[in-house]
Amino acid sequence: MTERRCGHVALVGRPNVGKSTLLNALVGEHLAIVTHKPQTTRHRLVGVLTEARGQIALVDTPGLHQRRPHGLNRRLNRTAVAALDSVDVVVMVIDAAHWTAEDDLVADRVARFPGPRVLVINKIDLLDDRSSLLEMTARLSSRLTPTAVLYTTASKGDGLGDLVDELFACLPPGEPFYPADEFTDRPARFLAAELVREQLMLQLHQEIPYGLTVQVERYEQQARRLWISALIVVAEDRHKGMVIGRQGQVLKRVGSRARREMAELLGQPVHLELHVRTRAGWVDDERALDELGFAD
Ligand SMILES: Nc1nc2c(ncn2[C@@H]2O[C@H](COP(=O)(O)OP(=O)(O)OP(=O)(O)O)[C@@H](O)[C@H]2O)c(=O)[nH]1
Repeated sequence: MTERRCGHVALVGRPNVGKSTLLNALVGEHLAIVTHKPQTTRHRLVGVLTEARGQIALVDTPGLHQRRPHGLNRRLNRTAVAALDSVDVVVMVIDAAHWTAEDDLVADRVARFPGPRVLVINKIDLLDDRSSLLEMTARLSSRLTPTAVLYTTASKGDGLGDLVDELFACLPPGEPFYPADEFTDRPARFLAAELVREQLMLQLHQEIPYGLTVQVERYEQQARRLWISALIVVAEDRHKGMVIGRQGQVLKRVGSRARREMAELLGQPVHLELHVRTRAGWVDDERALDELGFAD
């Protein structure tokens, strides 16, 4: 039998390039939450892909960004950079249609990574004219010296087979880190909280989603269903009403959609209760950040 290849692969990139979409498509599960809003991902999350030829542990990271340096944003950047210390391979993901100063920031970090570097040019479907890809590929190849450049449309699953082949080729021989039937390192209650946050981000506008976090307070396996109670924490009192909505409409919609997603992911019926509480200024309060699970 040929030797198995196993290891960790970090997906890095500025916010909104499609890292979480890529991770979900590769693993085949809705693990990482995806919205059209930048800075959706806040936590390091591992998605596991196991095949006969080995195991790829994909590490999704918050997008590296240059936004206002409050406590939460500083921690998001630190989490993204720290992920590079403990992986075998780095994949830099970019958006084929938009290059920004934040991509430069990421490229500088990736160029310093000592192991194999892979470049993924995502959102190929957004390009009318693909001739720009040649110039982009040449420029980034000399800057990052990647082992390969792959072109993907993660939202449609295009180009992923070649990416998986390349990742296996880059990984060292070894034994799997995770059991074959495990697809993430995160507990189900973390995934449940994230699914509530995903719906809140999709339903709410402007700045409110960035001041929100969700904690699961009760997670109980009952005979025929899971009983989950989650707390939505807002940073300002005036946001509470917006989260709840007129006659509770927003919260009801968030709850029923999140509940459906949870039932699908966790493979059983779910009873979901949601509560909203204000914790003023938590995004810039180091103690609150610790308590709310934003460890460095
Ligand atoms: N057109 C198109 N849209 C995509 C593609 N991949 C991802 N998207 C969309 O891009 C948006 C951002 O995707 P995410 O996967 O959340 O991006 P991310 O890089 O994880 O973002 P952060 O969490 O902000 O770091 C979502 O609306 C996705 O549906 C793609 O290949 N083509």
